[in-house]
Amino acid sequence: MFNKEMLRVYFIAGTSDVPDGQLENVLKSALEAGITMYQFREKGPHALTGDDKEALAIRLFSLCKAYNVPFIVNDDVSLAKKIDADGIHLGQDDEKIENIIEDFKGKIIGLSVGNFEEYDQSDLTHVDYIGVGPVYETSSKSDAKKPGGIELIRKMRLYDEDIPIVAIGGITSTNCEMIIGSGADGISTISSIARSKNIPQVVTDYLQYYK
Ligand SMILES: Cc1ncc(COP(=O)(O)OP(=O)(O)O)c(N)n1
Ligand SMILES: Cc1ncsc1CCOP(=O)(O)O
Ligand SMILES: [Mg+2]
Repeated sequence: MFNKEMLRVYFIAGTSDVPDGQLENVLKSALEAGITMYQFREKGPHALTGDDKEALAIRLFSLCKAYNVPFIVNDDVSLAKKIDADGIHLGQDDEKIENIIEDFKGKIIGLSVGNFEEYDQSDLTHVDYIGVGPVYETSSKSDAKKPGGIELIRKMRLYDEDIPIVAIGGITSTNCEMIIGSGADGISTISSIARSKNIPQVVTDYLQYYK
């Protein structure tokens, strides 16, 4: 089911990342423009919980289905299972991959890897891709670690020549070319799309680097 082209323009967003009440509109516009994967990351001051979160996830999932774009749930293993999402993204401090693989057979599994120590201590057997970052400073994650810069991507690609890598953190359509040139298979972004006044343009700008 997974292929690394899905990582090309990987949009991540939840309620708190977009202007008030705009998440469905923003996602629709991003899908229309050609994003290749979406992650539902419901965190921060306006985050929904419980039934409201589930109802929103179901609406966003059906939007993604209409565009044939994989819908990935961030952190929330039980929600991903309940709605039969296309996959789950977990970080180093989240549920361990070994505990979820049984329930996510045939699904997409992503893992965050921020440095080589984390890479070394991760069992990547069942992991489809790694999210590597933050590459640059980000205002979208309050507990983000120190940015590793473009060197983090370049060295991670040399460290593992095969694993699909999606870069994350402070990515824009201006620095994307360098990131892809350093060996990432794609970029993941919150603010450059979620806060854009011209989503079609931003997504088109990203996609041009893969031609
Ligand atoms: C594609 C991608 N890469 C990295 C992350 C970060 O995951 P994590 O470190 O678990 O932090 P939170 O996003 O859960 O705050 C990601 N979400 N997606
Ligand atoms: C979730 C996450 N993990 C590392 S940086 C980050 C936030 C990325 O957001 P932005 O694309 O706005 O910098
Ligand atoms: Mg997490």
